[in-house]
Amino acid sequence: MKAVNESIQTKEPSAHEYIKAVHKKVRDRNPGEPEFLQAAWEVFSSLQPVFEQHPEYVEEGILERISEPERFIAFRVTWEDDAGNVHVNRGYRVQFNSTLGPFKGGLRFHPTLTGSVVKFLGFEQIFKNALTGLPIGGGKGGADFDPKGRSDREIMRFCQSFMTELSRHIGPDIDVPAGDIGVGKREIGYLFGQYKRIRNAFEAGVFTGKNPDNGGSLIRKEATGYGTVYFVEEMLKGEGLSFEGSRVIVSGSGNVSIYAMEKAIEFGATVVACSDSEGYIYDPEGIDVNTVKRLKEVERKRIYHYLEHHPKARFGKDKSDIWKIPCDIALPCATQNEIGREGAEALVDNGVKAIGEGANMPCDEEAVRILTNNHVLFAPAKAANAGGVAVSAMEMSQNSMRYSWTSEEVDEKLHQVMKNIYRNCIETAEKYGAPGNLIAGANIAGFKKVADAMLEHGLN
Ligand SMILES: NC(=O)C1=CN([C@@H]2O[C@H](COP(=O)(O)OP(=O)(O)OC[C@H]3O[C@@H](n4cnc5c(N)ncnc54)[C@H](O)[C@@H]3O)[C@@H](O)[C@H]2O)C=CC1
Ligand SMILES: O=C(O)CCC(=O)C(=O)O
Repeated sequence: MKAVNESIQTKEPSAHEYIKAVHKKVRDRNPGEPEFLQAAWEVFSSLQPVFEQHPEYVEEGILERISEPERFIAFRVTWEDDAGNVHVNRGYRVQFNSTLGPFKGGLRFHPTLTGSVVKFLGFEQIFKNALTGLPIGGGKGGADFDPKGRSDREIMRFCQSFMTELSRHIGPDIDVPAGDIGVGKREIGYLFGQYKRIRNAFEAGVFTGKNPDNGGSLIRKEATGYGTVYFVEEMLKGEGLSFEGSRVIVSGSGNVSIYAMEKAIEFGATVVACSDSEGYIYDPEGIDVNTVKRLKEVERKRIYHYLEHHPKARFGKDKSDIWKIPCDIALPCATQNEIGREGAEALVDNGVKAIGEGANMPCDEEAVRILTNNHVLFAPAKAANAGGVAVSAMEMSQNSMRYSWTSEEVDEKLHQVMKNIYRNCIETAEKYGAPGNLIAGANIAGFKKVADAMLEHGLN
């Protein structure tokens, strides 16, 4: 096995040594980026059997190339609030890998967004998008803008300023953004409107997650949450279990959480708790998802207002205490690293049987170790939450055809994609010596699909 890069060209490094050497280079090149390094190691640590069987990946420097973005854009976003004050935020777009298709991935508006977070999300997106089997590369972006408490006009002005720069870098065959935390159909409408104005062209395919009345796909809003439940249902079936009759906890109460709750309830589960960034609610009779939908999607209120409609429910201020509530299935659907050691131990002590990651990287490294060492079934994010981007790719197809599929058609395709991803992960894990390990299966299957296409494209 011969590594191309001089700095790691030892005599004949083992696959393990090779991976460690590349990871060291990635660490040295990206100091102060803990989230990106965490996501990179999570993938790298699954790949030893792949490099043992495919020395050509080493020779062609695939691992080094895949962990360096093709392009990383950071830019100033200046905007004015309703009182006439000037604000400056930082916008980002990481165009990580376009081997399989145009860069594709959401935009996040959140005050904690950094270059490291954007890169971790963009890196994950490469492999997730590959797992969908659809022709999309990996990207991600956003801004450290806090939309909380801002008026519609302020949101509009921010989106217009953000898009004035971003529009130079995107296009239906170049890079196709969508939503993520803090970016829903309102923001996408403003962003798309500004893009159309700047380009003087109605390029519907430049964005996904649009309002269905305005070129969006039916079921895109529901797709990530529904898809997570479809994937977890497959995983449970493999062990003779199901959602039917189970107690479920879903963190968050945004786009992914709401539709994960809705589908879990439809599959016969009782969802007993959900949360937002200010606390969690526990309703032993089962969360009424329609109340959550109204509070969050229409009234834009905090989750504790749920108690005004359901007085038997309880509110807890510490959102991480949600993991201390006994449940059979936990679906972390809020944000990265929301389950650490304490949360994982509480879940295990209370007999949790399965975890489905609806959010990106919601379990930190220690939590994953604790859960998997205790034989908890584990559906990793890049497989379990791929339904959203899969329906985004279907939105791109519908926009190209200037046609719309019905909700039933899209939902059926989504369900099939999630079943295919599960089967691919299980078969790949088996083939590479890690039977039943969906983390290894997802990492290897996603990586191999991109690596094989990179070999065909030559060095670039
Ligand atoms: N929207 C999509 O299609 C996809 C989203 N994701 C991931 O899913 C996660 C959630 O995204 P969305 O639902 O789109 O965002 P959203 O903005 O609609 O909702 C996020 C929710 O999480 C809550 N939250 C934030 N931090 C929290 C914390 N520490 N504890 C509890 N709640 C917290 C917020 O209050 C909000 O209710 C993110 O990790 C995102 O990257 C993954 C795949 C696709
Ligand atoms: O639909 C998309 O393009 C992006 C979805 C996304 O951001 C994600 O999968 O994390």
